[in-house]
Parts: sequence; C-alpha cells; structure tokens
Amino acid sequence: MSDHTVRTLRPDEHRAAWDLFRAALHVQPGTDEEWEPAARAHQDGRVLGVFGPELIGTTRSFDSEMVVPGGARLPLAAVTGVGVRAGRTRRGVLSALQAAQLADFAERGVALALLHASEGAIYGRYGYGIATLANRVVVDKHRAQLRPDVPDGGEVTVLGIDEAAPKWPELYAATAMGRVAAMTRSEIYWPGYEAQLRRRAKLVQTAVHRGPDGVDGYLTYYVEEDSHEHGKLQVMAFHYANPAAFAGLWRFLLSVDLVDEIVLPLRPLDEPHALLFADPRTAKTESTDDESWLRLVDVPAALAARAYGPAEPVVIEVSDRSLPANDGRYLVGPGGASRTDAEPALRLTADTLAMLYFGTWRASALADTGRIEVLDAAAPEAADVLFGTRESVWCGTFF
Ligand SMILES: CC(=O)SCCNC(=O)CCNC(=O)[C@H](O)C(C)(C)COP(=O)(O)OP(=O)(O)OC[C@H]1O[C@@H](n2cnc3c(N)ncnc32)[C@H](O)[C@@H]1OP(=O)(O)O
Repeated sequence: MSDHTVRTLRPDEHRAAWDLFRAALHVQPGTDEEWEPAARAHQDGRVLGVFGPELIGTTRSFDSEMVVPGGARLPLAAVTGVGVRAGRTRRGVLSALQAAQLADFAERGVALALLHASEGAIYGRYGYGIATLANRVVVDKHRAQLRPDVPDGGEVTVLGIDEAAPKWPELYAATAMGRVAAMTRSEIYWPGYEAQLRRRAKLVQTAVHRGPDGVDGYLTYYVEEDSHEHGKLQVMAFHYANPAAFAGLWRFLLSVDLVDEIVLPLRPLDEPHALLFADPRTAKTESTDDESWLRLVDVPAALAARAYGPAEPVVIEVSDRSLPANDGRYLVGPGGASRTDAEPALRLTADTLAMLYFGTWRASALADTGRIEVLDAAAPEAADVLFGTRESVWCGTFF
C-alpha cells in the first residue's frame, strides 16, 4: 500500500526486526545471549523494514550460491525473517516488502532467490514456486538388518559440538555440494545454525566419515533427552560425497546404543535408505513436503546457466508480474536457452517456471493441472525431458 515506507534497516535496528519476526511466529523476544549469534546472521544492508509509522514488517536475506543442473553455481539470495506485526496484516505490508526486495535482488544481479515457506499460500503471487521436496524418513532400529551386499564404508570419528562446529563449514563444503540445488553456506549462515542445534539438545554429536581419499561424509545428531524408554535419534545433518560414505554413516547410526528409532526429517526423495535393509519396510517415509521455494530473479541468466536433457527444443513464453524484465519468449534446447521471437509452444508464469526449473515437477503435470498453457501438443513431453534431472534435487539447507 502506498502509505507504507520500506527501507533498508541500519544494524542498530536489526534486533527490533528480529523481535518483530519472532513475535509474528508467536515467540517471545530473544535474550541478549540469543541475539549474539542472531546478530551475526543479519547481513548488513540486507534487512528491510516497513514503517507505518513504527516498524510493522520485515524481511531479510543473505548471499549464497546454488548449484543448477549441469553443475554451474548461480548467485542466490536466501530469504528469511519474514514477519508482519499482528493487527497490521492483510494490508499489503508483505507485498510492499516483496516488491522492494525483488527489485533490490534484480539490481544486485542475483539470479535466484530461495526461501522456506511457513504456509503454502503466501509466496506464489510473488513468483516463488515449490522447487524441491523432501521426505521425512523414520527407521525402526530393532528391525534394521543391513543387507550383506551393503558397502562397508570407512572409519567414523565422533566429535562434540565445541570441536565439530568450527569444522562444519569445511565438512559441508567438501561433502554436500555435489547435488543439484545444494547451496553454499557462508559465515552468515553458520552462527544461527549452531545456536539452533545448541538450543535443541545438550549433547549434539558429529560423526565424520573417512574413506580412502579422506573425509567424504558427516552427520550431526542428538538423541532426545528423556527418551530412554523409547530412544529417538534425530539426524540434523547428513551429507556424503559417495555411496560408501552413505553406507558407512548408516552403519554408524545403527551402532548407537539406547536408540529405538532414527529420524531423518528432510531427505532427498531418491535417497535409497530402504534399499539398505533386509526388510525394506525398516525405513518408512512418513511424509513428503515442500522443502524450498525458488524465484528466478533473472530468468534469462537462470535459463542459460542450466543444462538440458536430449529432446526437441521448445519455445516457452514467460510472464512475470513482479519483474517484467523477465517477460518474453525463450528457446530452450539441449544446446542451452536464449531469448527468441519465435512462436511459443508453452505459456507459463514466473512461479510455474520456478517449479519447472529443477525438474521436480514435470511440464506435463503442470500442463495437466492448468498451470502451463499448451499451444503445441508435443511440447510438454519434450519439456519433461529437457528440464528433467537424473537425481532428485534437494537443497538440504534450512534457514
Ligand atoms: C521465508 C519466511 O520467513 S516464512 C515466515 C513467514 N512469516 C509468517 O508466517 C509469520 C506470520 N505471518 C505474517 O507475518 C504475515 O501474515 C505474512 C508475512 C505471512 C503476510 O503479511 P501481510 O502483510 O498480511 O501480507 P499482504 O497483506 O501483503 O498480503 C498480500 C496477499 O497475500 C495474501 N496472504 C498473505 N498472507 C497469507 C496467508 N498466510 N495465507 C493466505 N494468503 C495470504 C493476502 O490475502 C493478500 O492477498 P491479495 O493480494 O489477493 O489481497
């Protein structure tokens, strides 16, 4: 709404914005101790506030890079901390913030923006679409019998959080960036992550896996306190660079005593937990949910940067209400993607393009449900192949 003033907050205003965000999530104001790591998670120049006349809404972002199909890394803005003061909602405050934030990203040359949504109905209107999905997997440890042909894996060393936390950035960079939609984690990311884990449990452990070529996987976990009668081990990080490390870390997990159940809250859809066990029902997928919402801020750059599957080229026509510079037609084929004047075969909006971009949703399914307008009947099938990826895409970073 026009009477809202949006501006970048000064560092001395960050805490008020953080408290506003917490209140929007029904959490009490943070203590000085909680603010210390949170302050470091606020990137200077990237916290926005809406005034009307006092602070009534906020959002922030921090820099990262994201792997796109084919392996290129694109500049990414990770969006978080979105909140509007109770009593001031549904008057356009978020829309004002989104307009300012997206314009800022475009000006900075950011290609992609990503967020984790509190509710599914909020962000589509701003051009975000569900780009990755994740499974919640639960393993019944008493049933867990590994098949004899599962790889042995290597050596595992267990570190406490004080020793492990300084090593996490290096461990993550060495083991997690091989998958499409993985994002880099800068020094802005880690303080909040560490503080969150320390809040969750008194004893947080990191198991580091070493294969023949050195460190190639790690996981971070805790066992819920007061769960001796029914020990529940929560896996908060699990990254590996090869199948032997995946198997080796699973062997370790199954060796932890006083545990009945192993919970992996957000895992890639194609991760083969069930295939490890003599009885595949040992690993149950309890639910599948949206993991991350993507926004192509620079459509030409994002389309040009990714690799495509082997199919006839397709012309797509994109319309983008919030960032009209992206409007236009793009020829997408195995050789790449670029603007064109040719007649379109498929028409879609920015949020649908975000859903298509990583191949998580097939073009045919998006067309069947009315999200894509089909002008050439052969195009959805070709687009299925062009945008499809070999592996399930997974971000694996919560913020
Ligand atoms: C990335 C993250 O940080 S996720 C965390 C998001 N924050 C929260 O969930 C905290 C609690 N909620 C809030 O603070 C606010 O309700 C927000 C931020 C979700 C929305 O802010 P508002 O200022 O109310 O949004 P705004 O008035 O700009 O709404 C714009 C449109 O979105 C719609 N909308 C906004 N929130 C929702 C919602 N939760 N569900 C459905 N529609 C919504 C509005 O109805 C409006 O629709 P219209 O354009 O058709 O009229």
